[in-house]
Amino acid sequence: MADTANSEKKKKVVEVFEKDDLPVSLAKYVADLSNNFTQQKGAFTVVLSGGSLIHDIRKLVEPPYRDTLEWSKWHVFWVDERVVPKTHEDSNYKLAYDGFLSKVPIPPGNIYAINDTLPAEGAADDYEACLKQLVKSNVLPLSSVSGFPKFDLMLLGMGPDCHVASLFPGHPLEKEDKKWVTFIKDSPKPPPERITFTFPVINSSAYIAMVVTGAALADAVHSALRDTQNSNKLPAQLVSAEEEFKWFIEKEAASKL
Ligand SMILES: O=C1O[C@H](COP(=O)(O)O)[C@@H](O)[C@H](O)[C@H]1O
Repeated sequence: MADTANSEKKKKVVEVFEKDDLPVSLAKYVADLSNNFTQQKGAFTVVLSGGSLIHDIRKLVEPPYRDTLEWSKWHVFWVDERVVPKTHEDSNYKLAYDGFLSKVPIPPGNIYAINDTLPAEGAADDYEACLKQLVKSNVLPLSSVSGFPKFDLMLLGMGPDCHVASLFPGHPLEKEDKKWVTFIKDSPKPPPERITFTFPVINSSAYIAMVVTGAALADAVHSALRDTQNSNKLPAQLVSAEEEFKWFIEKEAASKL
């Protein structure tokens, strides 16, 4: 079921998939963008989330994509990270490395993990400085619309409270509009200390895939997509993209739409 949203929000697409079809379609979506961007500009900047997302992109490490994508042109970032060592079970880097990055030939120098020797504030500043350096070296353009860095693709997940990245409902970080990367020390979901991209950076992406699986997220999907009149927007409702914002929703998670 594809529901290309109407005039005002042309760039938002909601699609519901059978359980086994979602990872197949998601891998094709990522692969097509990878091919387009690497042909156009010789690079593909991709931002990963933690959580269930890494399992959802599992088809990318299988044939045909494993052997055909231009992995050497990929540059990989994290939309958020927990302030723990990279070897820790809570690390989004570890999750991505074990399930994805260790299985495809992306040059290690193109994988931008957070500095796990720094406390939260320092790690956020350090990651922002890393992005600024990549802007200077022309790996990362700035959006002509917002002036914030413009990634080619962000792969996002959503929590049961509709949080995205480490931007939680009602938390003041939702309103951060100057920093590129910020930190939280009181995350309602453990672990409490994290760094996260801010909404202006997320919303400057060319493409965003929001991937939601599992019956446990049915209420959250309903809130994010149907409770739209409330003036206090939920984090997932604050997401937009410059080219296309596409929801990949598993049928079970879409049961209350
Ligand atoms: O804590 C986090 O949660 C969100 C959502 O995770 P999910 O398991 O419900 O998909 C995730 O996108 C984020 O990167 C992570 O740090």
